[in-house]
Amino acid sequence: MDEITLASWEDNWDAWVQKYIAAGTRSKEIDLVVETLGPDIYHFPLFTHAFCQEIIESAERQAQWSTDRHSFYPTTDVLLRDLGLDDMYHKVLEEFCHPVARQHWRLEGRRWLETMAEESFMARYRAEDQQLLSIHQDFGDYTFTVGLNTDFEGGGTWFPRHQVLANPKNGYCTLFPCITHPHGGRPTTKGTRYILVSFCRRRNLYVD
Ligand SMILES: O=C(O)CCC(=O)C(=O)O
Ligand SMILES: [Fe+2]
Repeated sequence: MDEITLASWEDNWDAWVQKYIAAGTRSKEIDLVVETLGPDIYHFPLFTHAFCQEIIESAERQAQWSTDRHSFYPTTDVLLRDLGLDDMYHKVLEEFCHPVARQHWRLEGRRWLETMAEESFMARYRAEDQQLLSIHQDFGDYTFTVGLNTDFEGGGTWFPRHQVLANPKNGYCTLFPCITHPHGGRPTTKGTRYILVSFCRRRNLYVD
């Protein structure tokens, strides 16, 4: 059989999931794996070590890290689209992540089920360049962030209103709503911290 890679998800989805999606989440046992980190802040194991390692390698190999994609609170980042991994990531969000938001917040109807737009990217923090991200609001309905590594010091997603520090483990996906959950990236003081971020919003919300 051909080797399974991040990009080969369309060839054999079941084998791809077995290699890259964490146990429990893989079998869609939402109630078994989702933990509450704080008020409306949830996290669950999403990716295996292989996924985390391979996507970091892919970004470092191919990426042109940009520092000016957002005019306010820019991260040092690369769009998954520019890594050729946007469709794969959309499928992962649809299968394993949006269902968690839909279940916990009872999101029903066409707007929530059919019109979600996502902006997914990898962000990188290093003591010697972008070290932190100031407190801000994300532009969306809700956000998923995934910590990809743990070999750094400092870091984490800090929610000052709730006094919660998220993304302590790698491969874990954190979910939070946007308007009520201002947050920032705590300083990475040693090593490099990588995370995946997906801003999720209903498309054309105020258009019929
Ligand atoms: O560094 C983090 O954990 C947070 C990143 C973030 O808030 C963002 O990219 O909007
Ligand atoms: Fe953010």
